[in-house]
This record gives sequence, C-alpha cells and structure tokens, in this order.
Amino acid sequence: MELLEEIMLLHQGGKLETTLKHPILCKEDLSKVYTPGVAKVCQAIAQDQSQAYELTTKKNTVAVVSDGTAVLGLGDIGPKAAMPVMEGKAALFKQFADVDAVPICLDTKDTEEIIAIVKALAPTFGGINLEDISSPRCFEIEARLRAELDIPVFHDDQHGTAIVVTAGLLNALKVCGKDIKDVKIVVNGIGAAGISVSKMLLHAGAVNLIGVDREGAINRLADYERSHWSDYAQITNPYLEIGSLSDVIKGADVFIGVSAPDVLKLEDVLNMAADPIVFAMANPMPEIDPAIAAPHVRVMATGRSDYPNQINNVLCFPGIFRGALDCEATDINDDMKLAAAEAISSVIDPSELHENYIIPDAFDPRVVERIRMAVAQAASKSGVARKNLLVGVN
Ligand SMILES: NC(=O)C1=CN([C@@H]2O[C@H](COP(=O)(O)OP(=O)(O)OC[C@H]3O[C@@H](n4cnc5c(N)ncnc54)[C@H](O)[C@@H]3O)[C@@H](O)[C@H]2O)C=CC1
Ligand SMILES: CC(=O)C(=O)O
Ligand SMILES: [Mg+2]
Repeated sequence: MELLEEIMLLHQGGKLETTLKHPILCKEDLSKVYTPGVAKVCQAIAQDQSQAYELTTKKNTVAVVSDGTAVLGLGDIGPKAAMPVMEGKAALFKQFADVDAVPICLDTKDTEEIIAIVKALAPTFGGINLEDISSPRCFEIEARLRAELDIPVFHDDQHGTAIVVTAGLLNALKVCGKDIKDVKIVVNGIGAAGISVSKMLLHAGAVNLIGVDREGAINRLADYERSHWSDYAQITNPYLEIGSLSDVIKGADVFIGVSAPDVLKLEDVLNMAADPIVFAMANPMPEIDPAIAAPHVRVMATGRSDYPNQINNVLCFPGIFRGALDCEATDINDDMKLAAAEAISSVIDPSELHENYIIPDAFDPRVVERIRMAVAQAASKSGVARKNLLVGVN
C-alpha cells in the first residue's frame, strides 16, 4: 500500500513541466523573445526552412505519439489512460539523452486520421516516436509516415524492442556457448514487438524461429485473415511445427515473450533444451514469474527494472534519437538499428558477461553515448544524415 501511495503521489499533476532556457525579467527581454524581436527570427526561417533546426526547439524535440490501443500489456485503455506511460517515455528521453519530448495521446484509432495528424504536427519536431499503437495498424502508420516525412519516424515497440532483444540475446547465447544459427527460438505474441524482434533475429542469423500467437504456431499451411501473419509464416517456422505454445516450446533453446502475463508454464520451461534462455518481456506482468522460472533456466530476463537483465526498449530509444537528432537524420534505417544493437551489446566486455549481466543497465552512461555515435555514423554512411557528427556539416 505504501508503494502504491508513493507511485500515485509521484504522478500528481503529471511528471513533466516546461522550463525556460532564458529568463524573461524585463520589457527588453520581452521584446527580444517575443514581439517585435521574434519576427526577425520567423522571417529568417520563412526564407530558409532549414533554419528551423537552428532557431527553434525542433532540433532537440521528439513527439511521443500514441492512440492508447496497446499500452504496455494493458491493451486498449484509451488515450487519457495512456498518458502516464507517454509522459514516462518523455521523462526518460530527457533523463537519459537530454532529448526534449512531448507526449501526445490521440483520440482516434483511424489509420488515415493518425497519419494526417502526425504529418500536420511534424514541422514542430525533429523526430516522431510512435508508442503503444496496436498491430496491425502500427505497421501502415509507421511505413506511411516514414515515406511521407523528412524526419525520423520510429515505432519504439517494434524496433526499440527488437534492437534490445537482439543485443541481449547475442550476449545470452555467448554465456550459454550457443550459436544463433543453431538454436531453436520461440517468439510468443506476434504483434508489433514480436514481428520486429523476429525479423531482426533472422537478420542476425537465426534460422529455426517459430512465432506463436493465441491460435498457436504460425505456419505457412494455415490461412490468415491478417496479411502480416501470412507474410510472417513465409519467413519463419522452417520445419513446419504446428500446435500450441506447449507443443512447440519442446526442445527450444530460447523463449521470447512479448504477449501477455502467465502464458508460459513451468512445465513448458522444463521441456526446453539444456541451458534455456527465457526473455519474458510482457509489461507489467511477464509471461512467467521470474521467481518460478529462474531456478530452471540458464538466463532469465524480463522487461522490468526490479529484476536482473532488464530487456526493455528504454535502453534504445533515448540513444537512437540522440544520434538521429544530432546528425539531423531524415530517417532511422536498418543500418542505424543494427548499429544501435551492436552498440548496446558492446557495452559489456565479454569477460564481464554472466547469467545475470547480459545487458547493460539503463543507468549506465556508456549506453546512450555508444548508441549515439554508432547511429550517427551509420546514418552518415547510409546517406540519411544532414550533418556529419565527426567532421562538421555535410
Ligand atoms: N520489454 C519491452 O521493452 C517491451 C515489452 N512489450 C510487451 O509486449 C507485449 C506486446 O506488445 P505489442 O507487441 O506492442 O502489442 P500488440 O498488441 O501489437 O501485440 C500483442 C500480440 O500478442 C498476442 N497475444 C496476446 N495474448 C496472447 C497469448 N495469451 N498468447 C499468445 N499471444 C498473445 C496478441 O494476439 C498480439 O498479436 C506487451 O505486454 C508489452 O508490454 C512491448 C514492447 C517492448
Ligand atoms: C516497454 C514498452 O514500450 C511496452 O511494454 O510497451
Ligand atoms: Mg511500448
């Protein structure tokens, strides 16, 4: 009860406020920050739109946009109830990477309307972080916005999660002495996070990867109304395993949960291969209670901060936007995402790796700086940076 009261108190009046960079103390200050002085600044931008990066908050500001349809694992709880998470994401942007972020919760679930609203908001921002928008709408919303805007658009639940899982799994496999090419991986929950995680792991060399959702293992013999599952079936489950999670988890080396609480049973864990790796990442309640699973697995991770090995997109989104904003990137592309995953795993020296330390702590200051540099370099190399961080303006 005491903790609940503390949490509620911490949220009284929200978690964010606006502060000024320069005080406004007299009429002279007023005439500079506001009219008439400000008109000169507006005219400079009107003549050269790129000046918006130098003369406004665009340079360092990201919109955190949600429609409240897939808020953590709480589901479609609506835009007002989503706000504490979006404020939290904005607070983390500031705390970890000094990025100013504005939480925006939209009272619409309509794909076209969300796209139109975000496009209309874009001039204000240097980047758009989409958050907790349910699948499959999130795929089209992100793809269209990436194509139609000249600032980075990044759906955190897809790519932030995939980047951190890839970093954590590569390290966990090192601890277990296994190769990603040889292991059997089961991903439970084939939504925004599950699809992106699967694709990134396949790109990193995984071969035997099986996705499971409520109706069981996704496979290419089944007919799916959801076209994203038909596409997914074509690139996964090479040995055509069919059945429930309990069926396909048998002999698996790795379980990755991005689904719902308590869907993985102890018996399932006991049926996995030797030295199993379990990433139970549903928030706030994981797919299996770590206290139950941990004694029976080699590496246990959750999305939470109160257990070791926190696999959470908080390790990625502050640094990836820091890098993208600093080089004024027009996009966050696959090369930048891979660079971010490598940067996160590189924070831990191989000699330091162990079962309870496969992923750096969110408070480790090396995380954001390594991601920032790696992402900005990848942006320059792949031609999406407007500024080169190392040698000045392109
Ligand atoms: N630790 C982390 O960094 C992150 C964790 N997550 C967690 O992953 C979960 C899913 O998030 P999103 O992909 O954004 O949501 P989403 O709504 O796009 O996808 C969820 C998927 O899980 C499936 N699912 C639900 N219950 C299931 C069950 N009992 N068995 C199998 N599949 C089931 C749904 O059918 C859906 O396909 C949430 O709990 C969220 O908190 C998501 C992103 C990051
Ligand atoms: C961590 C996060 O973004 C989620 O659970 O949705
Ligand atoms: Mg999220």
